[in-house]
Amino acid sequence: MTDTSGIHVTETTATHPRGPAGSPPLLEVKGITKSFGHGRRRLTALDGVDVRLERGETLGLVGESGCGKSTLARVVLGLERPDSGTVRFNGTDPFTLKGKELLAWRRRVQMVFQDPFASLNARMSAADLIGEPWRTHRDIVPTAKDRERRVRELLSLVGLRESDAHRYPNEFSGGQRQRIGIARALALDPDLIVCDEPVSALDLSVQAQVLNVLSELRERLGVSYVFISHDLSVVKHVSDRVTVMYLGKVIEHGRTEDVFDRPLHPYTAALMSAAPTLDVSGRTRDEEIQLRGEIPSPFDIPSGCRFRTRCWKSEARCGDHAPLAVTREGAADTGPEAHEALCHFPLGIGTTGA
Ligand SMILES: Nc1ncnc2c1ncn2[C@@H]1O[C@H](COP(=O)(O)OP(=O)(O)OP(=O)(O)O)[C@@H](O)[C@H]1O
Repeated sequence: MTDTSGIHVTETTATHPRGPAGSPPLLEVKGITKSFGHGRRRLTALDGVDVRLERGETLGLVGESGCGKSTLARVVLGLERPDSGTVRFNGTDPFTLKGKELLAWRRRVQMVFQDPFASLNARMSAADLIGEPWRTHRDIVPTAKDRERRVRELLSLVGLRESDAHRYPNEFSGGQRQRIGIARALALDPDLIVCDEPVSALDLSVQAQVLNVLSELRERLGVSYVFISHDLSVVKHVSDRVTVMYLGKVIEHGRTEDVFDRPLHPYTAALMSAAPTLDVSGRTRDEEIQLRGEIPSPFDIPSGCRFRTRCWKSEARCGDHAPLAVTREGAADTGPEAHEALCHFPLGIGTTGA
């Protein structure tokens, strides 16, 4: 598939290995709130965030800088404890785990970082970098022979050669380094990989190769992704579902085609119209929606609908109270197929009457 950005991404046809009927989603985040102190002031980075990810699927997470994407990722990875709300991974709350159970859970969730240069130690060979997580999780590959074999397998999985095992990061291109980052994330055989801007530091053609590696791994291994990116064309290609965040809140979520083809929230429509390579709902670039003003300070979140200060549809009621969730007509309002937005005046449907 090639889109107007020139990114060519291989389409795969395999079905995603959902769990048995009735089994819990791989990841279910409910009502997560997280605030941080800044001197005497506090800001709410996440405000009642719900996210759900089925096994073998990719969830795209989008929103402008500071909306809380990385904080949410850190909560999902167990690196940041939420103030309230629940995280369930395979039905279990990881924040209740201790000792061996906690260690076993940590294996299941891994991370691919934005900048492969920054996250790889330049003095370690590719084999050492890929195998580093085994120092903590020794039982996975107990012998040196197992480790060598597994490194070879992982290099092959990400499209590198066996001989690359003994090379150092400065001997690889940016795309190859990101492949090493992915192999390292795979070393513990995770169920979920959180990818935070994994291709934004790479050239366009290399981006496509790395995205193809991620997509092939999903089909071959059944791994799921939370995929954070500012680049909506990339998110559109890789995601089954999209969650749009604004100032710490999820303001729209749904299946990728629903959110991209028929955005409900004016903010989503504006984000998409500003993406240089996307043609959203027949709009051309000349019709780009210009958002008013800057994102408000997270210390001073507008009353009512937090997007109202920048929204061209806003009316008095938007400041009076927070909008309720609205569902596009004909779309499910619960479960994995739901398409919902938080808006008093959603696009394409009547007002909420709220
Ligand atoms: N450890 C921290 N201490 C204090 N404030 C924090 C901390 N981590 C995040 N924040 C604040 O929380 C808000 C959300 O930040 P976060 O990094 O999650 O946003 P983001 O959407 O990932 O942004 P970006 O796209 O720039 O990475 C921001 O206002 C940020 O300054």
